[in-house]
Amino acid sequence: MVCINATLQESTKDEAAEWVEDLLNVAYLKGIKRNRRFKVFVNPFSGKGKSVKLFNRVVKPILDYGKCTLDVTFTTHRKHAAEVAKEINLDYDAIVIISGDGLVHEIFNGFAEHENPRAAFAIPLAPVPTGSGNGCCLSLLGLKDGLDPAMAALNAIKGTHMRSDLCSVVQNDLRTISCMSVSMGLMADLDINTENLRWMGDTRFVYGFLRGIIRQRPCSIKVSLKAPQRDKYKMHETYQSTWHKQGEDGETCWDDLPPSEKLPPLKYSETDTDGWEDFDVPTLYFYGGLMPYVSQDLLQWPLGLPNDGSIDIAIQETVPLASLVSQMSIAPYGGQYWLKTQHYFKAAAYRIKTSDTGVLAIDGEDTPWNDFRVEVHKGMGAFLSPSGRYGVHFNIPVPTPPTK
Ligand SMILES: Nc1ncnc2c1ncn2[C@@H]1O[C@H](COP(=O)(O)OP(=O)(O)OP(=O)(O)O)[C@@H](O)[C@H]1O
Repeated sequence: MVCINATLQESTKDEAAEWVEDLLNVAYLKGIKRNRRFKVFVNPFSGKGKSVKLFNRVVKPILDYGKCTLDVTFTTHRKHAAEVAKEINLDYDAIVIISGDGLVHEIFNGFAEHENPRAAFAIPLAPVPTGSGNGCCLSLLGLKDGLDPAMAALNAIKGTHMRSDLCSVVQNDLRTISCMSVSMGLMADLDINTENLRWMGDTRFVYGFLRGIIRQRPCSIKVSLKAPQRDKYKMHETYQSTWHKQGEDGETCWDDLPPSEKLPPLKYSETDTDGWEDFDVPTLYFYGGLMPYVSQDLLQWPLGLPNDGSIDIAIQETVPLASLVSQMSIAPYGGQYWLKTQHYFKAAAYRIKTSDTGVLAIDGEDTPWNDFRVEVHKGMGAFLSPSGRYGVHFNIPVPTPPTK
């Protein structure tokens, strides 16, 4: 940060004001509203418990320099942010979240119960990384800046409104909004069953992964996908040709929604068969997601785009231990995408039937191990992002396609 102090003479005041205005025009992208009005949530429990300190020392001073107005809530219990989001004043320019991904999930679910969900979901979220995984921040800001609270605060001040897909997860008639991921098997276990190791930060996930691959518990599920894309080469080609267009305001699920419908209606039932395909392999984990990153160690959905109207799904087959260990070095760059034993799909919806017992997490939140279905809602939510797109461009070289 650069701070310039100068003494002005009365005769040069207008010139100085013009200079400041020119400078601000360079600093802010065209059309960006300055001096934003923020609702701010700080979760003292997130990550290693340093969010209050980071808010006071790093984030607040930057937002104050940006002459923003803040209305701050320090969360005192689980679902506190959802309770506030349910009644949120629609005048805020954005919601700044000093926490991990859990509060982002809560706020979207609070919006779903708002009396005007369409307007609530149009308010963009600007997460600041003080959680454990911080997948949202990493996806928005990229690997270099994604864990830097100062860069996230700048994004709140100057970021661009970017529509983003959300999902409905339906389990026993309960509808939950998901903004990031649905995980089952190893990847859910390493998140949920390492809660007691919060002091380790995101290293707890590495520990959980190693523990999980040694145990190699199979994930007993049956997966059905709605009209899935599954050719990795074709999907990669489409990704490369559309990457630069991501985030552009296109159609959203709200566009044709009559006012009588508060939320986008669900298109698929439990019994639909038209265009549904079963996928059956011995599974170590199932991971459906909307954003590219889970944590700095895992770019799980490298082809993830903010509003392409599809869910990215990775299914890892059970494989020998050594092969899983070697995945760890390529996972931060999404290299596992090209592995034969990691199946990758893009689909508008999927259904899971469970058997035995296991661990299921929705956006990292522990959820009962039961059958459920998921469908995507194009552009339902919004985030702020520095360039109006995700901060990652997947660029692991394409291997030579197999000859037939
Ligand atoms: N004051 C509080 N005390 C206890 N739990 C809280 C409090 N405020 C919020 N929570 C809960 O804290 C949980 C964890 O928050 P969050 O997910 O943001 O952090 P994290 O798990 O460290 O990060 P990440 O999700 O990025 O891995 C959420 O489920 C949220 O409901």
